[in-house]
Parts: sequence; structure tokens; C-alpha cells
Amino acid sequence: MSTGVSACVRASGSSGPRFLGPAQPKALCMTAAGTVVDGKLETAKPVRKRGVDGRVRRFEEIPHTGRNGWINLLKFWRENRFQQLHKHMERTFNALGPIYREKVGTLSSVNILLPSDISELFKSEGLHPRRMTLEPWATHRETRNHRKGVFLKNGEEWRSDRLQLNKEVMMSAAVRRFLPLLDDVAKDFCRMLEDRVEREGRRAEEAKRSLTIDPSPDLFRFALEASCHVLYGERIGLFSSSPSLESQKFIWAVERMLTTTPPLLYLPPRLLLRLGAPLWTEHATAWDHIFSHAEARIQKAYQRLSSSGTMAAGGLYSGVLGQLMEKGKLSLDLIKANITELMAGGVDTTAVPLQFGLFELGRNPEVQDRVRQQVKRSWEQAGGDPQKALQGAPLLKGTIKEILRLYPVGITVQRYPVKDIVLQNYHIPAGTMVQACLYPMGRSSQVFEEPLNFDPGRWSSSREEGQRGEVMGFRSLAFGFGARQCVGRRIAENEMQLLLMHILLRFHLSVPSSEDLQTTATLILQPKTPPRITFSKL
Ligand code: HEM
Repeated sequence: MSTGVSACVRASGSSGPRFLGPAQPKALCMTAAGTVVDGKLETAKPVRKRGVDGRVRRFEEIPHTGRNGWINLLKFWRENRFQQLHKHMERTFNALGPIYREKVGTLSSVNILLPSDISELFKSEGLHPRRMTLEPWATHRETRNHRKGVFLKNGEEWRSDRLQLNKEVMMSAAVRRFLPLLDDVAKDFCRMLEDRVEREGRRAEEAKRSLTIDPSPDLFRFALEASCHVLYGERIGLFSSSPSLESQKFIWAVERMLTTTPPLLYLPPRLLLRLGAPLWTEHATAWDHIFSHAEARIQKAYQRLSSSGTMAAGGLYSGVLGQLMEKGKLSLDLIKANITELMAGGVDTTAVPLQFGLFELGRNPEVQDRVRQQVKRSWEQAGGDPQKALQGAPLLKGTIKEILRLYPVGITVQRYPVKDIVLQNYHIPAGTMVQACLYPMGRSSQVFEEPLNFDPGRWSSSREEGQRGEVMGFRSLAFGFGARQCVGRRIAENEMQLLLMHILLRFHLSVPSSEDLQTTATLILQPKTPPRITFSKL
């Protein structure tokens, strides 16, 4: 397996004994469609017996939110719970304890949040770990005759594509190749921002200009520009005064695709397709747009690379696409399928945490100063080498972990254990869908001290050891785990760290309002309204 993957396995380790004991549910109850409201059950009936006899309890005894999936689905629609799924999970854990079952429409899952249980789950993920299949995405590929990439594949087919991709995006040799490209894009972004602050900003005392904006449209452009540079070895000019409309349409299409996914997860997509349901049509059209945009880019890059005779002409890095073509281990169809997935997965996933990150740094000026001091020192010592600069600034890495702890892009990671396991003393049969619920875990005081504090230093190795010398594993899981973890992880981490580094070197950040951000879950967790940030030139 790739260096990146094994590094993650090493870092995770096993969780400490603090959470190994059977945690006590706050409400030991199963309810008929027991809806949880503000941490209390509407119809709480304490019927479950405690397993005092030490026996492993049956699966059916796991607390649940109602047996009838269709009634639950109706409630989800009526109360718009899809968009507040993360809060719904948090409330349900508060009410039912650290494990519960939920059935919504055709989907059933067991939900957990304690690191010790999550470690058990991942131990039994097998050689070909599986996540919940996003049926609307799979149906789109099947009905349009597109090949699937790693995101949608399983078994040996998944593994053989994945091993090829790992070499180009996860291994440290690959990271060394693409890091300078990400650094160039991050520096250009900051130059563009500096120009804008200079042009449109207000001059405060000490003649320093500052500008308050919603940076989200610029961050989406940054993420797309960075993705294209790494994937195709090409700049697409999104920071120019007239960025292409096509690229803007791509960004909108990814947003539509993500927003229309969650409600489609609980209904059979083929039925909706046959009925011509507007939701399905909107979803499929968004995907069509993503595919045609990626196809045009891939064609262009392919022609450029073929005409230069060799893919990596003159020793220049030709991007992930060029590398995959040169190696020739994947067919062109599979390269296209995977590159399209990397394009679709690579924009909102980084642009959105960056919004949260700027906001948290802005409303925590002392944390911001600490990170900046370390970044400054490291940048000066690195002599312009971005990799060295990042290595010397562990607080930047902690900042990204902290952002993703409080605002995980995906609110859960799912697995189907390949053998029977026991979680919280309940029997879980092999093949059950179990979700590690990252949002409630990140905000649980059972798992993190002062969980609502934004504290990048909590991830430093000395503090991670814990007061009792425990290894604090299975707490930083925003990129998933093991062989199936996010394949774009190294791109994402470096892209976000580099951008924050260059921003902190040039600007002081503050926020007009430090009220908590309201969040909404489309397929990814987002702010309801993008935060406004004040950039003041240093
Ligand atoms: C902060 C940014 C990101 C986060 C938090 C994130 C999170 C995740 C998570 C949780 C998974 C599932 C992992 C598992 O099941 O264990 C995943 C899978 C995936 N991600 Fe990301 N992701 C991010 C950025 C990216 C980027 C930038 C790309 C593309 C360049 C990308 C492409 C993918 C793909 C293709 C998969 C499927 C991998 C497989 O099944 O083998 N992601 N991501």
C-alpha cells in the first residue's frame, strides 16, 4: 500500500482505555418512531434491559429511532432533517447513548461515535473496504454508459484502480512533484487578493488597507484552479479579470450535484428516473455538465501531451493525467472516469473548510497570532521550499485537523464489517452498514476536552499522548481510514495548508461577527451563509 495510506494507519493506533468501558446511554430506550427533539425523546419508553448478566446483547436490542423507515423518511422530509442530519445525529446520541440504529426509507444503519468502537469497526473492514454506495451517482454512470472510478467501485476492480492512483496522488514522491504547483496557485491567489485589498480596501490607522468580503467565490475558484493545475499540469486562469464562464458553470454544477444527492439517497433512483422526477433530472443534468467539462479538459490536455511526444516533456511534471497516461497501466476510459471523480471531489471539499478556517482564525486572534509566528519562522528558514516550510509549522497541520474536527466535510464514514463484531456489547452481524459519526464525535466532551474551543495545539504530539500516556487514535478521521481513505487527501491537506500559510504571511484576519456559524449538510457540511472575513494587510 502507498506510503500515505500506511502513514495514516500508523498515526491512528488504538484508542485509549478511557472509552473502552461500556459507556452508559443517557436514555436506555427504544421508541416506536421515537423522534428526538432537542436532546429529549418525544415518546420515551424505557423498555431495554441493561446487560448486567454480561451477555452480548442482540442486534435488535440496540436503541433505535423507530422501526418504520417510511414513517421516518416522511419525518425527514417534513422537518427538513436532511439538511440538519449532523444536528439530528448529535441529538440522537445525547438521547440514546453512544450507539443507535436508524432506518430512513430504504437505508438502515448502526451509528457510533466513540473512538474505541470506531477502531473495532475499521479492524474488520477487510481487504476491500466498502462505503455506502451513492446510488444516484452509480445510476447516473450506468444510465449514461460512463465507466465508474474508485469512488463507486468495490472489490478487486476498486483495488486495482486505487493502487495506480495512489502512486500518483498519495505517495510522498508524488506529493513532492505536485507541491510546487499548489504553492504557485496559493501565492497567485494571495497576490490577487492583495491587489483587490489595495484597490477596494479602506485605509485604517497606520496606513494599512483592509477589506471585508465573502471570500467563498474566490475560494471555489482557487480550489478549481489548484485541482486543474495538479490534474492536468495546466493553469486555467481563474484569477484573471475575466475568468471563463465554463469554469464557473462547472462550480455551479458540482454544487447542484451535491445538494440534490442527499434526498435521492433514500429513494430508488431508477424509479425516479422512470417517473421523470424533477429532482432526479436536476441531479443527472448536473452530473452531465461535470462530465462534459472534465471531458473537454481531458481532451485538451491529452492532445497537448500527445503532441509534445512524451508525456513529461523535458522532465516537466505533466500532472496526474499525464503520469497515468505515461505509465499506461489504466485504460484511457478508466483514466477519464477517475480524473472526472477527482475533479468532482476536489473543489467544494477544500473550498468549504477554507471558509470555516478563515472564520475560526479570524474570531480567535490569539490562535491566529500563534500560528502566524510559527509559519513566519518556518517560512524564513525554509528558503522558499514549500515542503520544508510546511514541515516546520506543525500548527498549520493542527489548524486543518481542528477545522475538520469541528466541521467535517463528510459527517460520517461508513463501513460494512466483513465479520461479526461487538460494539457497546451489542452483536453486529457482518455486512451491517455502520457509520462512524464524525460531527457528533468532534463535538463530544467524552472524546475531546473543551470540544467547542478552536485549539490547533491540541493535535501536537506531546498533548496527543494525553495525561495518562494514552495514544489518542481514531479521533482525526475526516479523510476516512486505511486503504479506502480519501485518495485526494494529500492534495487537499497540502492545498489548504499552503493557502493558509500564504494568507497568514500577508494578512491579518478578523470577522465582523464572531457568532457561531449556522451549518447545513448537503452531501458535505457547509455554512448556511458564507462568513464575511476582513483581510488587513500586514
Ligand atoms: C478536506 C478535503 C477532503 C475531505 C475531508 C475528504 C473526505 C473524504 C472521505 C471521508 C472519503 C471516504 C474515505 C473512506 O471511506 O474511508 C473520501 C473519499 C474520496 N475522496 Fe475525498 N476528501 C477531501 C478532498 C478530496 C479531494 C481534493 C479529492 C480529489 C482530488 C477527493 C477525492 C476523493 C475520492 C476519489 C474518494 C474515493 C476514494 C476511494 O473510494 O477509494 N477528496 N474523501
